[in-house]
Amino acid sequence: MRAMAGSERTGGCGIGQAALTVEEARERLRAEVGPVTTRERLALRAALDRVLAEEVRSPIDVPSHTNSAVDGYALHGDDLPGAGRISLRCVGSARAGSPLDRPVARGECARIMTGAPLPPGVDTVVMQEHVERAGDRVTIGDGHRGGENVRAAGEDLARGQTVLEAGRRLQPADLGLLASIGRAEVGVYRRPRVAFFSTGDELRSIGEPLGPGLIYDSNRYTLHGMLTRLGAEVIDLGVVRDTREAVREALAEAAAGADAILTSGGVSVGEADYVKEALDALGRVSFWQIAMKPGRPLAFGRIGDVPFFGLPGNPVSVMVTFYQFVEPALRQIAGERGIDWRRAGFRVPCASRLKKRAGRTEYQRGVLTYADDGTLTVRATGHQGSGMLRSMSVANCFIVLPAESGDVEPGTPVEVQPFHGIV
Ligand SMILES: Nc1nc2c(c(=O)[nH]1)N[C@H]1C(S)=C(S)[C@@H](COP(=O)(O)OP(=O)(O)OC[C@H]3O[C@@H](n4cnc5c(N)ncnc54)[C@H](O)[C@@H]3O)O[C@H]1N2
Ligand code: MOO
Repeated sequence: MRAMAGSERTGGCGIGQAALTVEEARERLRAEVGPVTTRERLALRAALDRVLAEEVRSPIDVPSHTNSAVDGYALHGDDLPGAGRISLRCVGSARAGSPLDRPVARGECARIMTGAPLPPGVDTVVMQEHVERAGDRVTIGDGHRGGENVRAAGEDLARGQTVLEAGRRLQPADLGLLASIGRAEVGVYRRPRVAFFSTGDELRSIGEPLGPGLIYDSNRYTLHGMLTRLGAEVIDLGVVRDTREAVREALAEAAAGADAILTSGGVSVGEADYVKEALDALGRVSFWQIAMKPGRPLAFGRIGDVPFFGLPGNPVSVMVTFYQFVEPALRQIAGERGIDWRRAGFRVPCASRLKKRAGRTEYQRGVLTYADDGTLTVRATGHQGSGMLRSMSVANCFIVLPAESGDVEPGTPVEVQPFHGIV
């Protein structure tokens, strides 16, 4: 089940028409794709990387009790000496899981361990490294502050507070957060099913002999990797021969069982292009030119209500168009909200001289490293041809050069989008 956002505005520029800017293409996609609506309930561990389909509120305070942040002595803040020292009588001990069941009066203190509930009356904990103990007497000097080293009940999550919003892709910390409120299961959206195939008579699958002019279908594996990382259920339709029947059959099969369809190749102006013909027959599809490099041609539309993305065949173009457009769109289809369509990056000085013609956004492949002086810099991976898949393998970031930019001189700050985050 899928809800379609926006109207049937798949219109755009065909080949020969003005190119869309990256921002325009992004906006169109954002308006066009809607989320899957089918939900399922999963045990917490199984929900990692899945998209939450419900708002989760906390039924309890976390922590459930005011407790100590350190091992030390719990006391009244008013007993702390402004100057000099004070001696308090230690009247008992509180551990995490076994609270002290008697109040602590002025002039008294209690031994307390990290995580133990604060005994009634006291409001301050002094670290044990800062006291002297002799028998039941504890001596404390000055320099302490009333209320120090105390964690308030509910300071992480208050009862009734929203813990996680619907549309959140669950990260390890989120699983822990849900566990901290005692949630065993959560409602998530079904994983989106994404069908894809490669087109091109020059393509051979691994294991087949390579005749003259033939190449192995590498996009199939790159796409498999990118889709799997994204948590999609991958429907791999392999290499589809460039015949009218084969392409129609593959598209119809894909549309019947998928939430999105991806193809690679056959979106430029070449011959033997049955993809376009089949798409026209089965659905509504626009061929876009985007003012970007690599990845200028991109087809987008729908077959029935299933969004279709026709990626250019060049292996680097597949990856760039996937990460800049398809991945955020698939996140939206998966039910995620608050998607970083723009892919926030940061600016660092570029160590290489970059060739760039003004007029389109370029996504060059870069390597972010620390220079000898400890500053972060980026250099280009070298030859930037869109058939050079190795450039993606060697790189750890995109260098994003805006449409208006010309050549980049060494030392100039450029925007980078790192390939990997920490969490
Ligand atoms: N006259 C023009 N020619 C081209 C233009 C143009 O605007 N005018 N654009 C160029 C750009 S940019 C790109 S990108 C490609 C896109 O063309 P297609 O999407 O039609 O892709 P193909 O021609 O089928 O293939 C391009 C290239 O990639 C190789 N390829 C294709 N599929 C795979 C695969 N699954 N695994 C590995 N390699 C693959 C294919 O052999 C070609 O070398 O068009 C330019 N031309
Ligand atoms: O746009 Mo093509 O994708 O540059 O290689």
